[in-house]
Amino acid sequence: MPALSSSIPLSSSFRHFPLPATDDSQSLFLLLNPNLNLRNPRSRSFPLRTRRVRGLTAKCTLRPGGGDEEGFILEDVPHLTDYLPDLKAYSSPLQNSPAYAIVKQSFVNPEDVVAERIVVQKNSPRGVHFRRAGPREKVYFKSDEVRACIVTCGGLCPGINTVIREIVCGLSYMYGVHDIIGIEGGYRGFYSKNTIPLTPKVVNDIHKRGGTFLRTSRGGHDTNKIVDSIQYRGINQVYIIGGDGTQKGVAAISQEVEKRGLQVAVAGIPKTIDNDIAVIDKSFGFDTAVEEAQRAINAAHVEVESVDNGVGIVKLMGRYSGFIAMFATLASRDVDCCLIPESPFYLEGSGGLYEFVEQRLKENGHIVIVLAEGAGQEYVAQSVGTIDKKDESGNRLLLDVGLWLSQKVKDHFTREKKLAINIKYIDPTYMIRAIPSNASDNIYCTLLAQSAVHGAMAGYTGFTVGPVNSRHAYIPISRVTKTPNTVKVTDRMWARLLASTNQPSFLTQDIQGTVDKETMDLIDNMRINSI
Ligand SMILES: Nc1ncnc2c1ncn2[C@@H]1O[C@H](COP(=O)(O)OP(=O)(O)O)[C@@H](O)[C@H]1O
Ligand SMILES: O=P(O)(O)OC[C@H]1O[C@](O)(COP(=O)(O)O)[C@@H](O)[C@@H]1O
Ligand SMILES: [Mg+2]
Repeated sequence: MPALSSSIPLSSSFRHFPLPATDDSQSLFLLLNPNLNLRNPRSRSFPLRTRRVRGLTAKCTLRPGGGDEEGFILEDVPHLTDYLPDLKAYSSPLQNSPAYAIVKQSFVNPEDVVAERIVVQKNSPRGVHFRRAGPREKVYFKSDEVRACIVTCGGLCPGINTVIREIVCGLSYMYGVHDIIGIEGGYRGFYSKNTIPLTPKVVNDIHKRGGTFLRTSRGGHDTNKIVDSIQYRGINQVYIIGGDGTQKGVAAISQEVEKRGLQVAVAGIPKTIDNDIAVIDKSFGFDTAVEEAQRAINAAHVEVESVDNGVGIVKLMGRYSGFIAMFATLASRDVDCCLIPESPFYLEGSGGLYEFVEQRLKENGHIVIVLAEGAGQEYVAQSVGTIDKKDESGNRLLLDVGLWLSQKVKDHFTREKKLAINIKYIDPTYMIRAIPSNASDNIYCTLLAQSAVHGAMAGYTGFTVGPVNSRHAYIPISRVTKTPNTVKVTDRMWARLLASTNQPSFLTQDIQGTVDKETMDLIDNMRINSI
């Protein structure tokens, strides 16, 4: 490990350096000091440069050489040596692992990075990259000195048990780590519950079950108490499986760990049924949930096509992001209309939902509507009174838009149109997440778990692991928690859905104020172009 040759203190919390403002509007990058020769302890070849990212300063590295390498940014994750510079490195036990015996290149080249954007143009700057996940030649823990713990937080998702299983098996079989404990019941389990010893034998079958073997909870994140417990129990690797809220907790824990100068690697594994975590390609369990949603959609379709004027309404999960509804619709072909939080809809008048339902009933005798639970919340609040209730984690509790819509459609057609309709409302919300993961999610979970283990053993900390353009990477937590991933109604995927269902786009009524300005401008443009 080369000594850091800078007098600038390295903060591991994404190593944000306060920078003077630059007046070089051509360049995003600020060179701290060209002669500084401040070297990254892991890459050993990237001189550090920084750039401003939307008002924040993020530590990035810019490759030397200029020319066609100009514009290369590495958004790096913290490492234990950032605040424990004398930490000893060891040869990775993977060197002797039978599993890796015939692999051509067992270890990830320390200079390997993963590009955030792969669709570029000839003159685009090379852009943002993340450190590629995988085994490193040097590790910063002796196997017999590791005491790892695993905790699961937030809502359920298919595949959590597979991730738990593979962290245990990965630590054990790849690195010879045998002291692994489970923290029960989410973050609060750190300070309120006993731990569970985890061995490959204990977790052997758990991937076949839904839910989480370790149980979960919302709320209860008390950073100091959690880190006290980590210290008290002698834990030095922490694997935390959870969504956006959980990942914010990962950042808080790793910052406190650093403050206390502890040699504890803290790894986040992103979990969300809603697929609302930014940067990563897709969250695990999402495919399984979309597949399971097909069963509810099929049921709705079978029901409504067997009766006169059948209206099937299926409510799927998706608090702020309509990915499950969108993908379930695209997969099904039985869905006539998909409603998501990101695309405001309206009921009455030309281009509205009632008109569309009437038209499909006339054409086909039935209609299937899929809606995400977070869609149309403002309407439900208007009719049943605004609620501002939150769960223990601070997430807004939703009103039942499915029941509300069923009632509205029924009232409209029976009272106003004098048309007897047959509503079948199906609410499979928990059914799509309380199941074991399918084969492809199982594979994905295995990769996530093993990448997290390699990262922690290699001394990285305060990171989230996940696929970026199909390659697993170590991603700074702030990047995945800053803005949730939502369906962009201005992207082509939503257009593909509209083209597939031929449903109204609901762009004809004034929806100003309900979508962000950038989207509004695009919608205005579309309106102008379509006149
Ligand atoms: N900003 C935050 N800082 C620290 N912990 C948080 C934060 N937001 C949520 N948490 C904790 O993360 C855990 C899970 O959060 P939650 O929002 O319920 O689920 P998810 O992580 O799946 O989004 C809870 O224990 C909660 O207290
Ligand atoms: O009833 P619970 O457990 O709070 O879960 C309901 C919510 O959890 C979600 O599945 C998302 O949970 P996470 O944020 O934990 O991934 C939402 O779709 C849903 O609104
Ligand atoms: Mg969440």
